[in-house]
Amino acid sequence: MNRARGPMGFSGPVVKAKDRTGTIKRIWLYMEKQKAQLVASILFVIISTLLGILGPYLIGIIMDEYIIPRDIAGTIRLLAFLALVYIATVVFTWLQTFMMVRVSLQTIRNLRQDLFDKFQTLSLRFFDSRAHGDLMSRVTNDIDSLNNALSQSVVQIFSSVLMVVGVAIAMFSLNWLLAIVTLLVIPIMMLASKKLIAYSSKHFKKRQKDLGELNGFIEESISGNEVITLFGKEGKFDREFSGVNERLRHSAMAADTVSGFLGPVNNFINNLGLGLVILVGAVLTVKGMATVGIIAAFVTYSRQFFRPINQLSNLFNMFQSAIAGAERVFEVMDETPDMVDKKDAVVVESFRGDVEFSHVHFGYEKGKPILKDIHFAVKPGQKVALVGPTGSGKTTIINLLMRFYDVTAGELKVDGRDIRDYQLSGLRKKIGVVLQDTFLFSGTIMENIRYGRLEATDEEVIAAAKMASAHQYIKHLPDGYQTRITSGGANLSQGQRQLLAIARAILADSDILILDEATSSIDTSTEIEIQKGLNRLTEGRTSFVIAHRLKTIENADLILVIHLGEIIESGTHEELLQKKGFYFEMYHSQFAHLQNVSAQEAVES
Ligand SMILES: Nc1ncnc2c1ncn2[C@@H]1O[C@H](COP(=O)(O)OP(=O)(O)OP(=O)(O)O)[C@@H](O)[C@H]1O
Repeated sequence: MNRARGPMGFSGPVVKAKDRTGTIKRIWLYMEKQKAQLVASILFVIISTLLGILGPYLIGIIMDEYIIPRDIAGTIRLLAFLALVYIATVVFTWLQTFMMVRVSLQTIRNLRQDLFDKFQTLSLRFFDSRAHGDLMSRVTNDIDSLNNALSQSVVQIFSSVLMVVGVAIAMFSLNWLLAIVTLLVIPIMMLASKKLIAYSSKHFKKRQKDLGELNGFIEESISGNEVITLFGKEGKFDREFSGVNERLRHSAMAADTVSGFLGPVNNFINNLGLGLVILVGAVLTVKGMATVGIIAAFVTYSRQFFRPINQLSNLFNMFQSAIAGAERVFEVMDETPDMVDKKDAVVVESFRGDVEFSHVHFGYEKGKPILKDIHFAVKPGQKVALVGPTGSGKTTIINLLMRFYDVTAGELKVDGRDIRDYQLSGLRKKIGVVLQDTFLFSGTIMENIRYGRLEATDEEVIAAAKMASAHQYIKHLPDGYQTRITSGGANLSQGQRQLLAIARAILADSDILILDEATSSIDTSTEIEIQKGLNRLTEGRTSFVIAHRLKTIENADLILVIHLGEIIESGTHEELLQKKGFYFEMYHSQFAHLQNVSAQEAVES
């Protein structure tokens, strides 16, 4: 049993590795779908192999029966026929390759699609525990190496076996003694290959693993580029990268050195075999037990015989690395999504907007509770504000409501039902989110707003932008709604991005809304616009606001003060001020800060 390691030593769930046969069987399940093309390809392989065997046979006949008796016309006739045979071999070999590349590319397309679909079903918990570059490497490198193996190896392995059997039959029918001499070399060759393959396999695994790590590192340093530059950590990153890079060089070198050794060793044995055949052939001819034609045929046959055997070991080598890759792909495919719809999951039409957290406990990791006994209820249309120091658990509460994670204990109900009873996709569709740093996809502004509801018309998109107060600035962009967004929205300001997110949410027309208020300072006029947009958006809908500036939530129906994962105070703004507790302190410290800022501004002006 060939047990694969956990992915790069990351602390994800340890997945049982597939054994080699199991992995091959699963690849076969994918290839099976292209049965007709596979059969055609096999047919072409058989034809081209048979033609390949016929060639040397003809050479022997031409020698013994036409060249030696000096039958020139007959020689020319047969040589022309031989040429035809070789041309046909080329055509059928090409056909077989063409067919197999088609089968392979289709197989790989399906596999890649399944893997990507799988990614969509996996929860944030899964992605939390894996380096993204490692996952990307599974969709790209691992699948690529499988593609190489399938498009080349499968047919070649088949044709090699066929060639070996066919040539053996031809050799025995020509001269059994010479055939036995030729075959004697095989065991030595097999043994050498087997040893080298066993040795190379572990190097290939290591190379694949190091490549995944390198990708993970590159991914992280590109997405974290801003922070790296900001803290002047280029040098540190560079040093770490050169370590990872060097490890990959080392393991790739080891893998390639070992695999590069296979060819020359086999060639050497091959030539040794050839010399032996010629030597024995010459002795037999002198004794009248063979002919020159037979030796000529055998020289070609022995090459044709050894080449596939040589190839077989190389092909298996390639397979080693492909299977190691495929194993890593299937490993992801076998992840059981920890969030699956129940069999009788309730289809969500719309929500009234009743939300109830009933003694909810939650932790991202076992034994590390984050939320403790969260208990509150919200009526339809109410606005709830979550406030509290950083890291207190506000976002975590929202993550549970979006069902990115499931509660550890307690219950979370929407419209009186446990949210685990609803169809996940429907649930998320009916909950809209406006984050302070919205992810924008590459595409136009129009497309990005339409992401809220794909079937919306241009007019509806523009109407939503108007409601969100985004229309004003979009209108003034050089290409208006057709302005392209570059790298996640870098060409827009944070305020502009948030206005787009509001427009998107208006278009989505969700029943429950989650708003993550911007922390960074946005100019006053944009902020007023955002506030206007948000007010229109939240009208009549249950909404949750993660608030950083308490000024903006004075009108909330319920304010929850979260501290260290617990609700320590709750009520309206007035009620909480009267309590003179945590909220009161927070409010006054922010208020004092604001007064200081405005006093300073007054002095400066
Ligand atoms: N994916 C995660 N895996 C493990 N721990 C996490 C994860 N996300 C958050 N935490 C931890 O959970 C705790 C609460 O985090 P949370 O993001 O809910 O805080 P928050 O109140 O929203 O903070 P902020 O105001 O800074 O956004 C923190 O201690 C944080 O370290």
